[in-house]
Amino acid sequence: MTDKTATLKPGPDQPWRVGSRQFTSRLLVGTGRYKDYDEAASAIAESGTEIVTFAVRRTNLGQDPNEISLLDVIPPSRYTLLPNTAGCYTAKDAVRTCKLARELLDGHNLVKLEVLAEDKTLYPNVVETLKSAEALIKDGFEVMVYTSDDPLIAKELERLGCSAIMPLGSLIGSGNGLMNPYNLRLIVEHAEVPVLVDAGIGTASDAAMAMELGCDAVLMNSAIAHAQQPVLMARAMRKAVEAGRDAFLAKRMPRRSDADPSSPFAGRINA
Ligand SMILES: CC(=O)[C@@H](O)[C@H](O)COP(=O)(O)O
Repeated sequence: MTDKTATLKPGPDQPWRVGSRQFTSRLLVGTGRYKDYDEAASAIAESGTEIVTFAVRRTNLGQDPNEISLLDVIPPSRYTLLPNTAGCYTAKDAVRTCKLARELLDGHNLVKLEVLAEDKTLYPNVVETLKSAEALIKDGFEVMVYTSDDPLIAKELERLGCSAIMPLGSLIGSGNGLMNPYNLRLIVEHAEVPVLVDAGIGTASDAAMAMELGCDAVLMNSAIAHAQQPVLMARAMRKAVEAGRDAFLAKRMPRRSDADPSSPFAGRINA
């Protein structure tokens, strides 16, 4: 006898792609702000991530033999490294930083471009971001780009050839969640490359909401590193991203303004 319920069981989610690479986990994490490298390594492992980002300018990749190298903590054999340009305020600096990463990592060409406007908000400088994205793509980089939640800028970055668009949920390190879900949805609806919420995630429900909006993945650092129990929060984030993705694929019920009894009345026995 065939198991008829088998066809009703949800299959595994499809892998998603960034440029030439393919991934299963839809959670990307950073390495900053942890108590120490041990805590970072445990949280990162618990998150189930496949992609780990780090600030090239603040990380030892083996240049200083007296310090621990990130590569010993986050081995490239296990994780896809995503060098980022945190701390860069001009296109020139960002391009130079990506080239340095490529040199230190034996030709690795996947980068997270982040060109900031000023210190108080760490808001992206979109003019310098557009300029550096164009230069990096011409030079053979696959660029995942941190940007504002402006749908037109997102489309322009895609037109330039960025491999993934990463609008902010809210300010970096703020933990304020998704400040403009309507814009995020517009960006997702019009994009033909992956869209990831990057920055501002505060807790698991923020990550789930980003996935329910249809984002392909979420990138976060502070929400895990600044939690009282980072390893436990990393696990919560893994589950939230998976739950949000499943809910997006399952397609939520329509909202109604009136009530609708959840148990049908048909066949009710009147007393
Ligand atoms: C690690 C990294 O790339 C950050 O610049 C990123 O934007 C994450 O922001 P949160 O720390 O707010 O998650």
